[in-house]
Amino acid sequence: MEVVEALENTDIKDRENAEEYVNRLYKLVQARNPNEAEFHQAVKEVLDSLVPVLVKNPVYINQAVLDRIVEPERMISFRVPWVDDNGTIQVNRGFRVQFNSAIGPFKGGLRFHPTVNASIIKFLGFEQIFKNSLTGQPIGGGKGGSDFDPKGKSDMEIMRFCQSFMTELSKHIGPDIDVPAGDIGVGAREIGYMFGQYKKLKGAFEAGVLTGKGIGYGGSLGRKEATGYGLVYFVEEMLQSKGLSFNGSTVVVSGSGNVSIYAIEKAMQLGAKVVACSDSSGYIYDRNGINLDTVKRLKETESKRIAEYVNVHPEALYHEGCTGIWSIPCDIALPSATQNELDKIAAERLVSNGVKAVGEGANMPSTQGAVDYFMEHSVLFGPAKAANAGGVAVSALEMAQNSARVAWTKEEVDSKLQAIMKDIYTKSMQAAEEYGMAGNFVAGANIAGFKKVADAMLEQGVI
Ligand SMILES: NC(=O)C1=CN([C@@H]2O[C@H](COP(=O)(O)OP(=O)(O)OC[C@H]3O[C@@H](n4cnc5c(N)ncnc54)[C@H](O)[C@@H]3O)[C@@H](O)[C@H]2O)C=CC1
Ligand SMILES: O=C(O)CCC(=O)C(=O)O
Repeated sequence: MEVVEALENTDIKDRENAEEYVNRLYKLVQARNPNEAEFHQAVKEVLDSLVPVLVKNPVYINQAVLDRIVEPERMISFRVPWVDDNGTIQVNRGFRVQFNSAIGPFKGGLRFHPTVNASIIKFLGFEQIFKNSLTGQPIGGGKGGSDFDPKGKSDMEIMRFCQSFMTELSKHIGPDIDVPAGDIGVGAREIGYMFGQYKKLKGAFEAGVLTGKGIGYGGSLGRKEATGYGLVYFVEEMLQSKGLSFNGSTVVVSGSGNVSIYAIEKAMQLGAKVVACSDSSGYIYDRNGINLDTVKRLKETESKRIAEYVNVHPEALYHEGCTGIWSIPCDIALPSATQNELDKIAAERLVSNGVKAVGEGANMPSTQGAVDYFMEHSVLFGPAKAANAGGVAVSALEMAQNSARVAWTKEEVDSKLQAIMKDIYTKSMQAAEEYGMAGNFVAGANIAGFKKVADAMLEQGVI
């Protein structure tokens, strides 16, 4: 009997077993998390790319590593009551998912946006596990946020909301437990209000409890720029492997928030012409290259719509709607706004216009159909987990500076960021090659990110 089993134990059989296991697990995730389409999408991509790893390492199946990794260690949801400027009581819902702490305290941003729900928070938290692992820094995966809409709120309303949000969240976080940061709708202002409230509640200055802080009270130089700069560093690595470069190329960047602005800045510094960016209402197209100072003033200082850009630069065009931006001819596309903003139709347009590289600044901005289409057409494709990991990587550097009570220069932080992005590129490339998928950075990033976490979980026993 043992001999027969051994004979049957061919590669094909192992692959079938692994595929069957992954399919069964995916169905379980769907059943356990009904109506959470974004979470299902993120899990499916990771599970599918791990099949060859499971074939080579059945211990991950035997020890139920994946069964454990798709289930958050903890997920909290809580009431956030606050009083608006008219004296009316408003109630929002807050979330924090503490997904995996195998390699360090939970780490990941907070998103304030009306679309936030359990599915969005879980997809983001799940991806954060692998992204954070790829950075090489000692950080686990987490994410949080609220369905609060900051748009149109006064500064005092934002402050009262942040204070109420932190009043509950403070019970669950700490420098060695869980370290939140910013994401959509959460920047230095919101982090400041939350840090102030945490400090008041704890009666202690625990600098490492949040990252993305103001420079004057424990923030790191270079954190604001890190996600966008890191994205460009990663894409430049991909381009150089094919003898290409940002220099002299035409670039389209969606969004005009934190990630987009600093991706545009670095792309321009490397000699690219960035011709378009957007917000949730529409996009601008400036064929001679957009003026970043105007975008920064409109978005960072005045919180205005991107549509106003054409009032300052009448030669530029403004179009309503978000998807049209992908019809603009470009060499490099950097989707940096939100999830599923770039679908297969958009991918077809980009490819027919000759796009050479796509780097995901946002989390999961490309639908699976779009990703498959880029791969089939040999477009260099940098997935979010690898390409936008520079932000959380510098957050980990902020934690390191806070622990050591030191402050590095902007140049020191930037050179560490460049080294980290190069390392992520190399790790992802090598993992893809090792498992027979050379050039597939989606699989490579998932595999390299997974293995470090999975091995730590094995070493720590069934917890
Ligand atoms: N801030 C960070 O360090 C990191 C952010 N990310 C991801 O990058 C993306 C952008 O985040 P941030 O720049 O921090 O947020 P942000 O709040 O600074 O900016 C978001 C931008 O996207 C625009 N936007 C929202 N929905 C849109 C749509 N449907 N079409 C076009 N534009 C739209 C908004 O108008 C805004 O300009 C998110 O997916 C976030 O999860 C990823 C890694 C780190
Ligand atoms: O810096 C952080 O911890 C947050 C980064 C983040 O949320 C992300 O990588 O998506």
